[in-house]
Amino acid sequence: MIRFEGVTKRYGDADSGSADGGSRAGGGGDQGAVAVDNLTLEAPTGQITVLVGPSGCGKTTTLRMVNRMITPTSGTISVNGRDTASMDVAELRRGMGYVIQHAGLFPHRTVVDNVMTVPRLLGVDKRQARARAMELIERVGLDPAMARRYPAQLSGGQQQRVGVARALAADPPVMLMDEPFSAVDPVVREQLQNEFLRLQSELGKTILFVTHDIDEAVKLGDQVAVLRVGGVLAQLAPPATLLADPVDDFVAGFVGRDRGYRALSFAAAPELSLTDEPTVRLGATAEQVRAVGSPWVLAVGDAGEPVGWVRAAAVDHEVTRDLLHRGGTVASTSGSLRALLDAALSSPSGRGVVAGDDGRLVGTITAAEVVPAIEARRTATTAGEVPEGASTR
Ligand SMILES: Nc1ncnc2c1ncn2[C@@H]1O[C@H](COP(=O)(O)OP(=O)(O)OP(=O)(O)O)[C@@H](O)[C@H]1O
Repeated sequence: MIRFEGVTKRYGDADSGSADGGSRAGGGGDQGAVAVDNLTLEAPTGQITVLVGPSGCGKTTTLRMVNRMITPTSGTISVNGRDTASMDVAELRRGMGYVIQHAGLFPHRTVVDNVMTVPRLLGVDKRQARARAMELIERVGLDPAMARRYPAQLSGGQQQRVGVARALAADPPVMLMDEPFSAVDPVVREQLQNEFLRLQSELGKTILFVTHDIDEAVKLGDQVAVLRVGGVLAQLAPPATLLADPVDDFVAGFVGRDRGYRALSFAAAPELSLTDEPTVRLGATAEQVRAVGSPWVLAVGDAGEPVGWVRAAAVDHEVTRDLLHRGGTVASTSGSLRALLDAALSSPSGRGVVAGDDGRLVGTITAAEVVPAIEARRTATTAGEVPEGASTR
């Protein structure tokens, strides 16, 4: 567990101890400005704690005080009960992986050499360090063939994966991550986030994660700390609580307008009775499609997996992939209420497709059938019957 106890950072102090000196925007000019104000916070072991807030609210400063790149003006930060101020800095940092935006890779070292850096510094034998590095490269979802490339020969998303692999190489119990996925496009960012969650479910690190993106915070965090400018903690809560019950106007404004809808992500889909949906296989004839007797017909693949809706009137000969309607989402029986509603709303037939965990079609559901479940949940939540923060992640 990482614990901040009354931690304040005021830049411009004689002992500011900032590793990056005054190089940041406003550095040197902000004499005496409070960047973090009396912060008390616990980041539990094995969980992801996200620090989120507007630009300049002290997120990076908070993170860098943990590995002592920045020295707090007052207060204490402890890791598993040990005051970090009394620890040897090298020892402290050995236990902490650090990932930053743009990955911060060494440009003249290959990918595998980048990942091996810390274990080699720690004296791990070269062959062993290389084997471990290759394992991590695969684990973060990179093709092993990329190990011999240089960072400049990788995409931004691939570089970020290398950055994560490098931070994990010494198997540190703690990971400090400063906007690690911000520099890539939204599609790649989502892939990185999903891989990161998968990795964390295997590794169970204690993670402090900085982002300015509330959607990322809510998706990744077991708990989310919202900071306001001046480095004051506005609210610390699990994502579902943050969305359902922001403490004040600042947090409400920061988490955004569609929070009621987004909160449904954290509500597990209840067991609703689904409608049996008649289907056709890819390759079915126009007659078979019309025999279903519905303007929109659901097509399935060989394993019974839904592949898309087809407009019956558009099938002249047979159902081919290019006739399938794009854009409908598929909900999972073990997914969230939001996914169910979204499947219904995005379906051209108005019938949301629901598949089991094995990917096979289970049935369909309309938005009108999902809404009572949402209503029931709201009533139960108001009555205090649903545990807050129930997550379907
Ligand atoms: N070295 C420095 N010297 C003086 N002031 C600094 C220094 N570094 C940061 N600050 C100031 O401290 C405040 C908090 O900065 P910090 O970088 O921690 O915020 P942040 O929330 O990470 O911002 P962003 O999201 O824009 O990266 C800001 O007002 C910033 O200008």
